[in-house]
Amino acid sequence: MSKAKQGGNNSECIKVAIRCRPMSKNEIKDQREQVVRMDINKGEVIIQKSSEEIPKIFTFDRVYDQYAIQENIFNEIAYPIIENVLEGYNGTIFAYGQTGTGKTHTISGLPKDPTHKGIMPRSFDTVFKSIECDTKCQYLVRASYLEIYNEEIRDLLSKNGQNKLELKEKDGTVYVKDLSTFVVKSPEDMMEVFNEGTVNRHVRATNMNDTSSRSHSIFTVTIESSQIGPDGKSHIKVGKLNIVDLAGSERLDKTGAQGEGAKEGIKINLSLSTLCHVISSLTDPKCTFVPYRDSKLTRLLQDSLGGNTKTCMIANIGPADYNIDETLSTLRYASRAKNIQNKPKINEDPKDTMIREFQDEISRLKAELEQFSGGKYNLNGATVGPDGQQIIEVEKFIHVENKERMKQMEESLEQEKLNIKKNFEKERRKIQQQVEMAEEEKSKFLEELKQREDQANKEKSKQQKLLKRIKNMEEKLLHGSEAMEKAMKQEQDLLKSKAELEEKRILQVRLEQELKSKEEEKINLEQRYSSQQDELEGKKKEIDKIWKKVQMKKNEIGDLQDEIHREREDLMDRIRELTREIRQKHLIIDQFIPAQEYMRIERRAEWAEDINDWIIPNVEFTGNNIKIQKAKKKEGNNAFANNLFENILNLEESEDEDYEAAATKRVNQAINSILNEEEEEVGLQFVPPEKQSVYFKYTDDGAVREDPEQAAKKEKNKKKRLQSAKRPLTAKKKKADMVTGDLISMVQSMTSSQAADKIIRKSKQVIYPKAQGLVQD
Ligand SMILES: Nc1ncnc2c1ncn2[C@@H]1O[C@H](COP(=O)(O)OP(=O)(O)OP(=O)(O)O)[C@@H](O)[C@H]1O
Repeated sequence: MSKAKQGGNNSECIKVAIRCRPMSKNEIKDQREQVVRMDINKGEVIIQKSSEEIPKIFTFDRVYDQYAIQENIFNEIAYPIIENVLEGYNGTIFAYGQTGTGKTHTISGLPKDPTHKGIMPRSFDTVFKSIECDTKCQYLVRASYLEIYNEEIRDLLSKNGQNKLELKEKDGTVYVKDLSTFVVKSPEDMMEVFNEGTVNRHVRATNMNDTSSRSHSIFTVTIESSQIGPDGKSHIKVGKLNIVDLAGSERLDKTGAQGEGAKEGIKINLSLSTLCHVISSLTDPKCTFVPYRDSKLTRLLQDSLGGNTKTCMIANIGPADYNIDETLSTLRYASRAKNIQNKPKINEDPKDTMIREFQDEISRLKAELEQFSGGKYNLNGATVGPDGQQIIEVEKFIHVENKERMKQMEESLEQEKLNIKKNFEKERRKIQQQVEMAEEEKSKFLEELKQREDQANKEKSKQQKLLKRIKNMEEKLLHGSEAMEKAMKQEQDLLKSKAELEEKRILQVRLEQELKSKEEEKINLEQRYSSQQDELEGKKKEIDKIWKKVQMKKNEIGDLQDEIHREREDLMDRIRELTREIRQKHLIIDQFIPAQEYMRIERRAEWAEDINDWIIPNVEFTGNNIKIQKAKKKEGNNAFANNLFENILNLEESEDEDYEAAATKRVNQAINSILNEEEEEVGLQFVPPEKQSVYFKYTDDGAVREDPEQAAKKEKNKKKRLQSAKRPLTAKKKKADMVTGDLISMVQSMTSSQAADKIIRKSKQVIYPKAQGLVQD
């Protein structure tokens, strides 16, 4: 992938702000030193361990110390981006930093507390307030919420949140297939969506944070707006706001994470290090490749980093000395991120917008309603001029007029329904009163009358339903009201001018400081030394200055070396983990997959770029799958799966046998017997089963005998087992998990996908609990 081009007219740098949280209770209790200082006016973060040490200074667009309030952070950082999103730009706000430094506090805060609510709830309020004061446009707002947990994308708003979703690419844009989105009409709606998703997010207590986010979350608000242009046509703009709360980078020794927690930590660090590589590549002029594809997070943030989005990064840090390495690392990456150039652009009249679909559907429903009522109900807002031409009215009038007209129509339809009832009642009575009419004829007329009445009622109900649908859809399309417009406009202008004023003030302070230091330099240069002694003093001062710089650079080099060392350690951990995984997979392949089948699978496997994984194309049409399916149809057979599992269910742990060997033996026997049955029945061509087992061998006379090597191994295992009289339950559980896990992989690779699904389902319902049960016993 080529690197985003830098420079150009409409390109702009990512805005970077730093926020340092206050000392935590534990840090105060442990009497930790505060090593972070901030100069808010200069936008500087100063890190100094002791007064003897040369301070490390970093400069950013904005810096916020422990006293910063949520409202100011929102107004200065997030508000400008939301304004842009309403104009049709894409915007991203993301929080980055070490675990426990306040990312979630900054992004969500305490949503119900007016002082402590974070960027997210404030953004919801602002979006709808802005819409309320815009009478020119019609808006449709929707929200989605996902998390990336252990490198898998999960929909936080879906009932099947456990389902992994896939990343896809269309017209150069990366999106998540099948992600749920909800149309929302108010900040309360949006908050409900957010709360629902947050409950589903992975959170865990660690030594560093009681509520540590174990996943990266992305909340996306899509705002589609439609406005009638001077050409009389409606023009659509689509802005997308991504609010990203990243999981924090962590050192496993500090978080004390173990088991699942440690695994999560490794994955979190891995995707964050890919994010850092992307940042480094984008800001290194020599680098021509950006590794977006190395993690799901960077693929999803591709447009926000070096793409067409207005992006703001908030880097969170802690103030205490024992986190200094992590703080410096965060500051370094944040400092690099300042140089990433994006090229934001307004998304005008894109294809496939939901607002266009809504508008078209409403028009269609209205036309249908009109047809029904024979032109009596015209809701399209179009009136016929004297020359017979249609005059299109401005949208806001249509809306107001429509609302009133809809209300009238609802009332009139209700009235008409009552009238129908009355009229038919009258007719019915008339028929019944006719004495000269025969009973048979009367009931025929009454039946006809009933049918007519039903028909008329049906039509009215259909019209009412259509009206209800139109009303429902129109309610989702949001408009501003003129009464709100003025008041809101003033409030917005005030906020804007406040933000601009603050920006100008900071700029002025920075320029003044720059000027001062330039003047000092100039004076120094112009200084005429009156004597040799003065010259000596001057030169000494200069040397001191240069020496300080040299020391700073030296320190910097030392820090960088430490960081590289840490990164290398992390990578080594990752390599070790991958090696373990690969070895386990090889073990399964060697033991359960016949060599020929393995080669065949390898030949057929293709790398799928879009899902970043290997696939077997058209696996459902492979020879054996079709044969198996045919055989199953013939037998209506669950027997294949059942038989296999009944055999495996008989697994029992005996005291004098190696558990794993016994399990594997039973699995192999079960599989072999089933495969042999299948082979006879449908002529399957499997490689002889001796290749599938390391414990058993086929002898010349065709009998299955135990392999002497394996018998010796078994004996050794038995001794080991006797030595450790009581094996810990967890070890047994792991083995049970392994056997069921291996079985699933094996079955998947040997049978049709439907058969595999069935077997896996069965394994989850029956075998797994049984295996766990064995362990508990
Ligand atoms: N600026 C702040 N003012 C007051 N309390 C804060 C601030 N920042 C963070 N905290 C508190 O510190 C704790 C950790 O914060 P938070 O959960 O937001 O960290 P995080 O960076 O999201 O951590 P993780 O990466 O583990 O999810 C919380 O109890 C939070 O309330």
